[in-house]
Amino acid sequence: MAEETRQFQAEVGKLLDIVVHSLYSNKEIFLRELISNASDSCDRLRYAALTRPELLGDDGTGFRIRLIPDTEAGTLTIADNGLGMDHDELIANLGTIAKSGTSEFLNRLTGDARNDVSLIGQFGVGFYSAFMVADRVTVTSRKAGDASGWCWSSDGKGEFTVAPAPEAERGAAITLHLREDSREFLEAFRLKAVVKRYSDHIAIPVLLKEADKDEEPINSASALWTRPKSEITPEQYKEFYHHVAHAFDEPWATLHYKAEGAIEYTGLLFLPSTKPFDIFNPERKQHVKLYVRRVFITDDCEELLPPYLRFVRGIVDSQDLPLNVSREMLQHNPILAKIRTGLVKRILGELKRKAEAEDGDYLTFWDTFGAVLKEGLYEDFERRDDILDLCRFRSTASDGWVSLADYLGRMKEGQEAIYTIAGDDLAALKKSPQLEGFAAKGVEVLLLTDPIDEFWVSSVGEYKDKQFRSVAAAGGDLSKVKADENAETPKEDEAPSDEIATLIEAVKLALGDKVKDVRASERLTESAVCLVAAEGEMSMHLEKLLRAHRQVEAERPRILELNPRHALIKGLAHRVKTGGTGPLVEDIAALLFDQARIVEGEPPADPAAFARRLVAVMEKGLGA
Ligand SMILES: Nc1ncnc2c1ncn2[C@@H]1O[C@H](COP(=O)(O)OP(=O)(O)OP(=O)(O)O)[C@@H](O)[C@H]1O
Repeated sequence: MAEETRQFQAEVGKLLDIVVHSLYSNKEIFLRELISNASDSCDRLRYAALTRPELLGDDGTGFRIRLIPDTEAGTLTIADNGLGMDHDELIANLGTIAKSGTSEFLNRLTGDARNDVSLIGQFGVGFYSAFMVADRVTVTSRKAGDASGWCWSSDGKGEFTVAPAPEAERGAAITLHLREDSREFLEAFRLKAVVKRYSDHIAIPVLLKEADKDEEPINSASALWTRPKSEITPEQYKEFYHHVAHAFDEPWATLHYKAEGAIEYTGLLFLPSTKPFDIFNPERKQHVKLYVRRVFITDDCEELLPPYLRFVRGIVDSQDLPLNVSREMLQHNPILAKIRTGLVKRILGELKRKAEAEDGDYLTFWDTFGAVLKEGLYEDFERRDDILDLCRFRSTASDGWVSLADYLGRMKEGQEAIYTIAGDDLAALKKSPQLEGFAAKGVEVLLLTDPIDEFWVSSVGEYKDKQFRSVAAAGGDLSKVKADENAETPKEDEAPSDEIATLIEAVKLALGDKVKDVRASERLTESAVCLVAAEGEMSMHLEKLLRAHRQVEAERPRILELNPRHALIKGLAHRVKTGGTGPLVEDIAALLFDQARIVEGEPPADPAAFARRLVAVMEKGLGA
């Protein structure tokens, strides 16, 4: 096959542009990225060869990564003898970005965000970072087990070529034609310093040949997690985290421990400090890599951690699993199940320790990953109480975060439940009419704004014998709560009950099957009306979420509550009682209903009719 020319996928073009123009201040990281890829590739071959030793061919298992500077040609080559790539893999891996969510992520990277290394770091520029220092990159690769190889080449400007390379050695050799201003990466001392800083922990030797000397390793070449904790610096942990997680940020927490006893394994786990851009991807894959006695097995082992801990990065190295463990063997494996239990316990234990420190540090974690951890509330029944203890909420009692223990400590006399309200937006929730009666009695309400909240609240049911109850379905509870002495009590001057009863009938008639019922409200103090769910029915917010995902079709009619203490309702009730109904009363009833919908974040049922009625009522008000 002759040389073929191909176009980069549009996303790659965008990424290359960002890499070259924005990450320039930190260009030495290209070496970390390429060594990291080379090491991953050796790991993968080592594992594949456990069951298919013929893949190793004559090259054997002496895995190594060579750095070959060529001062005359102005090139630096990073050559590994790992798994390599065949023709199609070169095209797919170095010409496209397969990660879902890439497009949206890159589109967000405009303006100032382009210079935000940590933001780009969430994404991981990987191989493409080579173009920070090179104006041409060639990759010569022979896949282990194949007879001959391929050469990929590009100047990073929209196109690349692929041509046969019959002489290629097993693995991949990445040759960087260094830009004039990046010639420093031909100097041995510079390469050594960068490798020491970023790649010392790589378990495979990184070799460099200096003039007149034999080729020598320039890294420690022992797996970091096997070294004693006391000998590992925070810097080294951080760099290892960058390598395993393909991240740029600081780890928020690092857990390094050896489990001994019935099951032996080492865990080196990191909790990131920034949210990965794809954390809410539907796949919900966990990201801890599995090793067996220092041999990499897989980075795709679902059984290792539950999805609600998918923000955790790092490695687990088992002593007990067999080296030739296959994907099938990993499913329902009792050893793995025990490791998983141990890991979950450790991670939640560390979070508990941090939460109890109450120094505010935990809240930064919660703000970043709380919404993910909460998925555990309905997925991990056994750990539910531990996770509830770790949860923090926005609440009507303060602007900060509160725990459920804080909440229980502030419950009012006669209050039987933990009250919640769910919606999309914190500011809008705080102003919800549903909260008025609770505020008047000084009852705290938790403000839930994560989409996940609606789901766990209904499945968890209670915390320390106190039920979670949505305020939208719990107006009646308020009568049991003793009001604070100084709390604002609802005004006593309600409309006479016979007038209210007549008004309710008139509104029911006017609205028909748009509402399930109309009744006088216990909860409203300021607003004239609100819409609520019937006891046991799904909240309006949940229904909206489900409708967005087409899980439910039609809207369900709700209960419209009228505030008998509100001047408008009183006036209207009096008018209906004395003068009967008519078009004006019908218009007002429809407007009140639409207004209640708007406050709930729903549009009026019929916007044109809403506008017409509003104009009619305003004209009346002006005496027009
Ligand atoms: N030296 C190599 N040997 C074999 N395959 C490689 C090598 N370098 C890169 N690849 C392949 O190319 C793919 C893309 O590499 P790239 O560095 O861009 O992304 P990544 O390593 O998957 O993730 P990240 O973008 O987070 O770094 C890799 O997943 C791997 O399959």
